[in-house]
Amino acid sequence: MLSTSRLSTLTKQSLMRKSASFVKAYSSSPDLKATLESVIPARKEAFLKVKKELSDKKLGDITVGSVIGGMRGNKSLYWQSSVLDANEGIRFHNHTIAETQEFLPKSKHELSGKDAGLSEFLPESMFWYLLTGEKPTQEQIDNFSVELAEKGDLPPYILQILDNLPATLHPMSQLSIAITALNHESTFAKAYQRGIPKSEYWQYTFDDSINLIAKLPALVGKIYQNTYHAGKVGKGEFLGAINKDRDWSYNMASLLGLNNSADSVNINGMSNDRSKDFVNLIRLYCALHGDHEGGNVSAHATHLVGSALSDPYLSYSAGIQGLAGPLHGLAAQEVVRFVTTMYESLGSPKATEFKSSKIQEYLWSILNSGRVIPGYGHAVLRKPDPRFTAMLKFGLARESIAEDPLFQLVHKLSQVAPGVLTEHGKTKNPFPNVDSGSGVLFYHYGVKETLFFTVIFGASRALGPLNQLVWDRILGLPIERPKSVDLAGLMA
Ligand SMILES: CC(=O)SCCNC(=O)CCNC(=O)[C@H](O)C(C)(C)COP(=O)(O)OP(=O)(O)OC[C@H]1O[C@@H](n2cnc3c(N)ncnc32)[C@H](O)[C@@H]1OP(=O)(O)O
Ligand SMILES: O=C([O-])CC(=O)C(=O)O
Repeated sequence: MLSTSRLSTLTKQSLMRKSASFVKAYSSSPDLKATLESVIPARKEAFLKVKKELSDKKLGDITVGSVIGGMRGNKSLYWQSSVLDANEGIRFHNHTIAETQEFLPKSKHELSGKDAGLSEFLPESMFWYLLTGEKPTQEQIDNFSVELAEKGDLPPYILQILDNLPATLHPMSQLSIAITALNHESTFAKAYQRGIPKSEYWQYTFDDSINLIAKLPALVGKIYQNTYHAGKVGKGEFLGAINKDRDWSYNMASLLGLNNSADSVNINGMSNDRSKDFVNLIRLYCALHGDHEGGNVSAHATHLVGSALSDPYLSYSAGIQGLAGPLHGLAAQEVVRFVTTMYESLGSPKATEFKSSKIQEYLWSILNSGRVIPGYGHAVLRKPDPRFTAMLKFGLARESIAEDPLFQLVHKLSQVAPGVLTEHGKTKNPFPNVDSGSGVLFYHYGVKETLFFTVIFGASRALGPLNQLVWDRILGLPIERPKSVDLAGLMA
């Protein structure tokens, strides 16, 4: 049960934080915009050289098969921050997941002591790195986390819009509506109307992108509260407050009401250790899911809409709408529904009693009914997704998760399903993708509302597409307009 005194203390703290002027840890190290500015000349020069000298070179042939087959294999998009290798998985500026986990800054609150070992790298570190290609210092990230927290509050009209949506509206639709409406804040849209030179576009695109990323924890928290916990706190209120001395993921956990601290209602009564682990799950999940080169639906949609000079809010809300499809980000929700239903249908056994033959039988029943196995297959990858492996490792490193039967079923499934899918013979990649293991981890920490999982994916995915959108404007990339072909054209 929530104590009223806890709630009123939280509300007071929230108000206090809003009115107090937070003392920034000022430093001599350049901030993100200055760092970006310093790397622009060299990268722009290299880009212009490629444009001038290599524009006529061929990168491959476009086949009829790819025109009618989802453009598979066409190298036709420019994306700077990450490249996906079919066998190895994603690399961020040529570094693997494990490498970035190692060198990107973590929370300043968990650099030493017993929490240090399990502390994960921060999504804001990943964004800095994606955007600049430079490894930020701890001090730069500490300051950047403060900047995001300071810009994190939602304007009253967004609260009003969200409060007026039916709680039955899918959380992803709520997120895309809120992000679209935030375009009311767009400095880019206003500057464009005023009339600015093209060389200045990126500055406003950058400012809007930072502002949008900063507001995502509050959007995620507000949608969670309105949709599932409306009775817990009053209309217009939150399940937690933004703490300006804490990182983006910590604040997201607080605003979800899932943090054992004075900053949050702690709706599930999590212990201190469990709550710290949950914050680390958000950090890992969001840093890992941020960027997956340019061709995935959410990244490509953001890039496409942005190419018409739609502002970052409009562009990313298009990305969110693509992420909400079951073949893309919504698979995170579908996997949990799938795994929980399978678990029940197997008779809710203990993990030691899982029988491969029963799991195989279940998988065949899905395949034979013409459905896909969610969380398996990929348009580019041909090996198990290293992001899935990293999430699995997170779970296996924590006793309470490692012993959770649903988590164990996900683990077991990753060993059994590839054989079944191979025998089925359709999918080009029978291995688990990123969505295979993430939802069940959130489920473990008490986020059991399956329709909600992709909203957290939506907060994370902002990092890659928005970083590229800033570069699209720096480099002056044109409106995207491929040529389409009709059947007669294909036959000819
Ligand atoms: C964050 C992400 O977006 S990760 C992906 C999340 N999506 C999922 O997990 C949903 C399940 N997976 C899929 O539907 C697919 O594997 C996709 C959408 C990810 C990739 O699609 P494609 O590139 O078209 O895959 P592929 O070329 O292997 O498809 C060939 C056939 O195998 C089928 N297939 C692919 N994956 C699966 C699967 N998991 N279960 C059953 N059948 C599958 C396809 O539906 C297709 O059938 P069809 O010929 O009857 O149309
Ligand atoms: O790359 C893709 O097409 C899908 C994917 O895994 C992602 O967007 O994270």
